[in-house]
Amino acid sequence: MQLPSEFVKKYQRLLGDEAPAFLASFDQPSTGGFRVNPLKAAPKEALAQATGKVEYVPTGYRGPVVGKSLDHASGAIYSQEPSAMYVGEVVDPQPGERVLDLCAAPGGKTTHLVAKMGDQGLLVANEIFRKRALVLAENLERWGTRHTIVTNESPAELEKQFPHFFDRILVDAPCSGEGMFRKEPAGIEYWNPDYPAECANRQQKILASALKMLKPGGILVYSTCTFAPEEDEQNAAWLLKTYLDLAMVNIKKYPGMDSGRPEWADNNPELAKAVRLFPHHIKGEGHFIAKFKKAESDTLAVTPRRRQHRQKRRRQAAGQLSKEERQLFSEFCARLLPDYQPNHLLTYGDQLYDLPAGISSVEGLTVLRPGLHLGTFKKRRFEPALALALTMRPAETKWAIELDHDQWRQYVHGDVIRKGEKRPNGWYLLYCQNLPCGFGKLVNGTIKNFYPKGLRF
Ligand SMILES: C[S@@+](CC[C@H](N)C(=O)[O-])C[C@H]1O[C@@H](n2cnc3c(N)ncnc32)[C@H](O)[C@@H]1O
Repeated sequence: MQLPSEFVKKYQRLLGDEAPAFLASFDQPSTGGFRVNPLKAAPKEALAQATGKVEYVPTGYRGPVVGKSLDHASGAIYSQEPSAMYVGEVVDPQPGERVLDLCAAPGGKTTHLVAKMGDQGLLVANEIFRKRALVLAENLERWGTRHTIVTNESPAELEKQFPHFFDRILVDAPCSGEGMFRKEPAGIEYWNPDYPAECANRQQKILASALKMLKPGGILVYSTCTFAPEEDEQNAAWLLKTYLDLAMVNIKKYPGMDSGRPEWADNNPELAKAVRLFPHHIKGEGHFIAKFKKAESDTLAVTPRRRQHRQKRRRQAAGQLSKEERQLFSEFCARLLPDYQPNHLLTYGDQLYDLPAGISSVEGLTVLRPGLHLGTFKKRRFEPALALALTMRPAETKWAIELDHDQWRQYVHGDVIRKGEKRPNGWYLLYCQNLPCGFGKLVNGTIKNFYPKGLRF
């Protein structure tokens, strides 16, 4: 791989004897992998093709991912390279906590956090760029989560809404991406000797916003996919110097993982508590992770603040359900989901959502997914959403129909399925190999297809 000569010189200077092995690693193939979704049935096909386990991630495997497969389309796996998987393990969110993933798209780390939280508590997944936020929302829908909201805000806007609110915050920062050069060589074109310092500056602004949203006693994890000390150790050192209520938390180093390098910043020995993943030491791409704890204090408010002023951008207001809508949704639940306990039902136009517990309103935020999308109200009927189906377990409802693999292919292709089912007409959860696939409407033995047109393949 052709690396910029300034880049080569910089790492020869920083790494000394290790530099040849480091530089040679750029000519090795990148490492693929996937995480298994513990909230769903086991992905048989993906596991059959796995080439090994990722030693430091209980749900992590090495091996290929087929995009248009049942396992991928039903959210039973998420494609992620092994080093990136360690970030979610270090964040270690607990069920019931309030967690923010501030730079979340496309959602690799967010799906990991959902899984570790057992989809309990509140997870806010934010992405500043709308197009990327849409991809994030789609990936989360496939993963199947009831307790996540997706926002499309800048960190500076978000901080106004959530002062001292979150138990844990992940800042998986936009960075110079040096650790991804061999996976995405196009990234090399952006690199110049000043680029890491520019990124570091932007990261400081994001981190400053994150800290305003972190509760006393809360955990901040800062991660990058670059080797650049300006962004990695030097920003960790900047955090320690600027925020005296922050302390570094030691991150466990598995074989092949390196400690942070104090000598690449201000020689503060605490920086060794961070972890570096170098591709010449570990089977994965380049990553840096640092973990901080904010000092305890009981003087700060921990409820989200409502906006005082009108928003400049137009945002659709959430509404309450009409009597008829409430009735339609109750009828749907009574049949298909008798145990479903909605937390806070909201409508956006004709769309119905369930806002997770832990947040009373999303007023004032640009929200792409205000919780679980339950469905759409049409003329005197309720049409359930794919997102709801993808959170369900087939055993959760007696109104479920099993598809074989060929029928699943017909379903994701958008075809009607003629199964000759003798059961009563109405909505059914469709599943294949115990994985939820979507909803279908049985009409006289034929299953009408409601798989969204934009997702068919
Ligand atoms: C490293 S990527 C996040 C990857 C993601 N966490 C995952 O695991 O899939 C960094 C993200 O930060 C976003 N970003 C870029 N500039 C930003 C800014 N000024 N503030 C916040 N986020 C920003 C990018 O759009 C990008 O999605």
